[in-house]
Amino acid sequence: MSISRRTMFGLGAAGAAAVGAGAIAARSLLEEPTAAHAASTSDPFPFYGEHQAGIVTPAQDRLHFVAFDVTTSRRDELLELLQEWTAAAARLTQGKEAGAFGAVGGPAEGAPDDTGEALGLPASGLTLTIGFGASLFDDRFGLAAKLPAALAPLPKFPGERLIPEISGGDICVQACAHDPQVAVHAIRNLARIGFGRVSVRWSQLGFGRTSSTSRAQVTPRNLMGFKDGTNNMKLEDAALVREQLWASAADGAAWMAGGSYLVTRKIRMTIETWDRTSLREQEDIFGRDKGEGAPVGKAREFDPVDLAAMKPDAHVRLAHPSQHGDAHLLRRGYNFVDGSDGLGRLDAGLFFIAYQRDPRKQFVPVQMSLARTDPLNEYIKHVSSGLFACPPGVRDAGDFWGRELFA
Ligand SMILES: C=CC1=C(C)c2cc3[nH]c(cc4nc(cc5[nH]c(cc1n2)c(C)c5CCC(=O)O)C(CCC(=O)O)=C4C)c(C)c3C=C
Ligand SMILES: [Fe+2]
Repeated sequence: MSISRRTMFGLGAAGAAAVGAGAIAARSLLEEPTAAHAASTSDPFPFYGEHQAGIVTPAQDRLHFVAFDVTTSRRDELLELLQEWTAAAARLTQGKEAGAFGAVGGPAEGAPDDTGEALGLPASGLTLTIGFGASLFDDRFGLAAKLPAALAPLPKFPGERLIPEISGGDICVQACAHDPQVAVHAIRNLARIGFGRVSVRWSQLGFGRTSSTSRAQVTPRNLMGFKDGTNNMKLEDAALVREQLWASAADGAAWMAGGSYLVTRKIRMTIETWDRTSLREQEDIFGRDKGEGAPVGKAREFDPVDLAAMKPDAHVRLAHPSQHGDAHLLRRGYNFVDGSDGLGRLDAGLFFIAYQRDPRKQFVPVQMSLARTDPLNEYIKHVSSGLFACPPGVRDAGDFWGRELFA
């Protein structure tokens, strides 16, 4: 029997309690579907696997991203938290409640082990992806010797205006889902479980994926109105994914084999200025046309780019792998609108997310080139930055997030 939040709710509180925590806990979570593509936007993606879900997984439509500071300095408490989080994540991603009792199945005298706002909602393609920031490798937890060289601090890029309070963090969790309530519920419950051991440093909501990570997906549009993600690394690019996405033991940090490095950048857009810019200038800036998304001089979106045909400083030309020793990124960003700024402007932009094998060879050179010469800079400002080592996947119910790091 498979009990989702939906069917669990259907049983009612008494029925749920009757099924019992023990029975639910004993049931193997491996019974869940294992297809790489969920059949519908309600379905779950598998939690267990060689790599974490939420990286090559076809990008879902909604994001809740959170960065935590660890507030305990006890290694055993951190380890325990990672185990508790993994168990909750295995349940949540399969459309179950965070704990075995759930929002209404436990004793009335205690706080419920699920907050309840996702009762009745399906898994909605939820993925939860964890990453560890360089600050976790300081002297608190005895991890200094395990700091991967690829977690070296990003250089200062020209023009960036980073706000420390919404940058960095010891641990991040990326929640992606097709339903925002499901993504928010997952992060909220992880924060609840972490009480007394972690505190939320910053978080970001996103809507409208700005990349495709599978050829089966239609290319979405960013808030500047352009198709975004056309030339992204896609899960079908097996050789590229192997070479440029997943870290290997030979890279230096053995515990990261099968993992990937995550760069986040909150990029504010002055969209009111952009909206008064001519169509020709907008298209020149990106090097693609706005309607079809075709590269300059070509007719169709997926026609190969002709770099010589576009302006020397076109965004696509500056960022193209051929300009950076064939460096690719797996982009997975989201639009954001955080209300308005009190000056009559929307506080809007792109929450840029990119996974890669080594940011020093991939994100850094690309961003340095963009920061120096991209005319898009007139309309954007980087205000937050994060760099995290995302460990390999959780293999089975006996495994947990970060086991290799603490081994
Ligand atoms: C450092 C990496 C990048 C940042 C930061 C970045 C910001 C950014 N990009 C857009 C919109 C588009 N980007 C497009 C292509 C593209 N962008 C990057 C890298 C960064 N972009 C790469 C590697 C590429 C692919 C280049 C190629 O191989 O052709 C496009 C075109 C469509 C596409 O291929 O995705 C758009 C549009 C915005 C709005 C933005 C900051 C706000
Ligand atoms: Fe870009």
